[in-house]
Amino acid sequence: MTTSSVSPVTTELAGSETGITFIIHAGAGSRGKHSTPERIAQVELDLQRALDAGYQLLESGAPAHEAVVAAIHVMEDAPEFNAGRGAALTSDGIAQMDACLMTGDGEVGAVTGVSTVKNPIDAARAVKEQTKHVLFADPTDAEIADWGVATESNEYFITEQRRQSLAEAQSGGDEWEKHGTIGAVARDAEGNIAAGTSTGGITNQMHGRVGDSPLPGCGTFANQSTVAVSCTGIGEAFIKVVAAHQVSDRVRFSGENVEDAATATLDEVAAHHGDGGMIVLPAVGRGVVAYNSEMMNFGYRSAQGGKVQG
Ligand SMILES: NC(=O)C[C@H](N)C(=O)O
Repeated sequence: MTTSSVSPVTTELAGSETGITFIIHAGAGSRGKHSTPERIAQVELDLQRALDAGYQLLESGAPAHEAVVAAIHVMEDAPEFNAGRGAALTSDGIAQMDACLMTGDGEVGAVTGVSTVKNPIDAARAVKEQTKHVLFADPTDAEIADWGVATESNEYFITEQRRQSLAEAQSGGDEWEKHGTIGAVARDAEGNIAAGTSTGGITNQMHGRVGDSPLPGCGTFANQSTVAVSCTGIGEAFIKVVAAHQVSDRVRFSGENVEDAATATLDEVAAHHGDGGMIVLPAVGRGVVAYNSEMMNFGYRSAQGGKVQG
């Protein structure tokens, strides 16, 4: 697996330390030969739609996790991103998707290896809210029906672009779309925080491989006394350093500010040959976007304004 990790770029986002704040990402990686101005413009449009969907909910007083779910929905439905429709394909050519939703009170739900749930974040939410469990691997049709989430055939998720990406990866080319995972972190009017992540994993991953995204503490984490985090990148490295939880622990026990905590954690990810990025939002304080890859797709908004970057 090739990586192009560079020194982390860590940016504290404009905004105030309290009040509603919303940050989303749609993956980090390298632009690669398939990146065109049209595709970048489409990514920015989709990011803006997702940002608006979540932020409007926060403005109307909705809890943080609802904004997270709403934005992830928009991005799962957008074929440009590696989640829901447009998910990266496994080595046997199917979409096997993961998602996780966690609130600052420690409640969390996740799914891995789902292949028919239209919006995997809905299944993660159902696990969190409707079961006494945390993580389901490849849930049965009956379980999915019970959760009341919409389904599609696996064909629905597979786009021509991802087929081409898989073919290129299998013929020894660069795994050019290994990234593109999506996620969101939110702080609502009550000051509660939440995080969510959804992904198709990595192009050409082995059947059954699980990345960091659905694992609480690895790709997704929220703790009301510290931060909400959603990661993207080479999942194996993020799992090895328990990346999202590590950011939380650094803030909590090492007294590091959020920027330093994110940077130091990405340095550890790089030491395990991983690249990628993360969005981090503290319960009190400004949000941060950090990545050690060439670029990262993200957007943020607070009462002070915001922006998207594709
Ligand atoms: N695209 C990604 O960010 C991949 C995800 N982190 C995984 O390893 O499954």
